[in-house]
Amino acid sequence: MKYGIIGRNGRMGNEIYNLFSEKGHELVFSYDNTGEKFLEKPQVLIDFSLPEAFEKTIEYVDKFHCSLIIGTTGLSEIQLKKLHEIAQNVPVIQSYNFSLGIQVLLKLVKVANELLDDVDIEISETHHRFKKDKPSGTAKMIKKVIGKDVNISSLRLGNIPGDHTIYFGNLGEVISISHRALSRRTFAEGVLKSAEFALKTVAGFYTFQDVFEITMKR
Ligand SMILES: NC(=O)C1=CN([C@@H]2O[C@H](COP(=O)(O)OP(=O)(O)OC[C@H]3O[C@@H](n4cnc5c(N)ncnc54)[C@H](OP(=O)(O)O)[C@@H]3O)[C@@H](O)[C@H]2O)C=CC1
Ligand SMILES: O=C(O)C1=N[C@H](C(=O)O)C[C@H](O)C1
Repeated sequence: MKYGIIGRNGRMGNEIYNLFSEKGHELVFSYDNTGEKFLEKPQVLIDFSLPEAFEKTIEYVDKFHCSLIIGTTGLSEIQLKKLHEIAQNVPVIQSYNFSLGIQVLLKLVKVANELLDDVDIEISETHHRFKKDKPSGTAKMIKKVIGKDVNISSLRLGNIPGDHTIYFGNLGEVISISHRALSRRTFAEGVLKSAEFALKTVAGFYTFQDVFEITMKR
């Protein structure tokens, strides 16, 4: 496929570029703080940058009339609403976590939350020192699944790609459900699955959960 990246030189931009190159896909467009590099119109645009770049991303999706895969965290309600608007014209796949394991974790959390009464629930997330937003988008996603006003603790340590743990504790026992990304490649693999999905689907708003349910689950 011919694809573009917003945030090409970032940690995720690099990881995505490396994986997509290995699979024979062609980077034809990029945009970051150094400006734009245009070779050809992309079929899919991938945004892993910061919310500050969002307006440009929307402009490019309009201009190229291409699919959008967006993993940037910390988006505002207005920005999320805008994604639903453009999804009327093109496929948009948005998620705060593109790893397969987090999809499984969300299901486990839902079960624990439904089965356990009278428990204290805490979410903990740990990320590398360079991460700009706090709490992580994934922690917010987990909180939404729990549907209660749960506390989130955030640690910023060294070079950790992304750890999330949810604790369910009562007076007799504690259950903890954890996910650890061992490298950013796991996110890039989810992005590739999403880009392949985007090429085959119709306009609409999708999450990585939709991609997981439709294409990956046995
Ligand atoms: N959904 C998921 O699965 C995951 C999401 N993320 C999210 O992805 C995003 C990027 O993470 P990461 O790669 O670690 O971050 P980096 O800081 O390494 O990279 C950010 C990239 O965005 C570019 N950028 C920043 N601001 C602007 C702007 N105003 N206009 C244009 N380009 C801009 C930077 O350009 P330049 O290099 O020129 O400064 C850089 O290329 C974050 O929001 C993070 O939370 C991360 C991992 C997984
Ligand atoms: O910034 C990161 O690195 C990550 N961000 C995402 C988030 O905020 O949840 C996903 C992942 O944990 C890595």
